[in-house]
Amino acid sequence: MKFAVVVFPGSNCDRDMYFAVKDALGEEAELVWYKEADLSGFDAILLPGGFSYGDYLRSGAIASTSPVIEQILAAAEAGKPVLGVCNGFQILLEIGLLPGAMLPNEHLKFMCHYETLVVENADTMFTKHYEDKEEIRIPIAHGDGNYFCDEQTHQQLLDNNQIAFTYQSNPNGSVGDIAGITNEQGNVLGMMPHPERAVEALLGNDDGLRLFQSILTHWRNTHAINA
Ligand SMILES: NC(=O)CC[C@H](N)C(=O)O
Repeated sequence: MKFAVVVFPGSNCDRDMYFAVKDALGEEAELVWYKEADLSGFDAILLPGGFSYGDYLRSGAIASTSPVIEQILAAAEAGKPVLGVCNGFQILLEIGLLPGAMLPNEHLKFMCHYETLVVENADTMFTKHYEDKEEIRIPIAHGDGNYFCDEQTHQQLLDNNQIAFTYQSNPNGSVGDIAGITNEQGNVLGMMPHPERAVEALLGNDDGLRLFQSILTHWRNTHAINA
C-alpha cells in the first residue's frame, strides 16, 4: 500500500508521519511537496501536523487555497482514506471535507502532553484494530485544538457515528470532548492528537500504530490482497 504525506510550507510532523508508515507499519510512503504533488498513484493521503503558512489568518486557512486541495478532494470523493492530524485536521475543516471549525484552546495556551482518548467508533477504516470504548494514550501538541460546531451538527455527528475519538478529560474546550471525527462516508478522519508520535514501544507507546494498521487492513480487505 502506498501512502502520500503532503508537505506544506510550515508542516513539521511530516517526517514523523513518514516514519510511522515506512518503518513502524512497514508500507510505502512518500513525502510529496504540495506544489508538485500528483496524488493519483497513492492509495491513501496523509496530511501531517505543523504550522502551514505559519498559521497566519487561521490555522489551515492558507493551505486550503493551494492547488493540491483539488486532488485531495478528488481522492476523498473516490473513497480513498484521507487522514488529517492536527494541522492536517485543521486543513480538512477549512476545505469542508469535515464539518465544524477549530478555535484557540480554551485557556489560550499551546499544549503538548499525553491525553487519554476514548475510541467512540471502532467500526471505521481508521479504527477497526481498536475496541469500542477502549482507552488509548496519544500525545497532543496544539494551540488551536478547540473543536467547535453548532448543536445541530454535533447531533448529526452523534447520530451518524462520526465521532471516532473523544478526550477522557477535555484539555482544550472542544464541543462534546471531541478529539477526532470522520466524514459521513467514513473515509476521511481528522484528529488533533498525534497517532504518528506513538507508534513504537521505544518511543514510550505504540497505541497509535493500530490506527495505521486499520487503514492497511481495510485496504487489503477491499483490494483482496493477501500479503
Ligand atoms: N502540531 C500541530 O499540528 C500544531 C497545529 C496548529 N497549527 C496549532 O498549534 O494549533
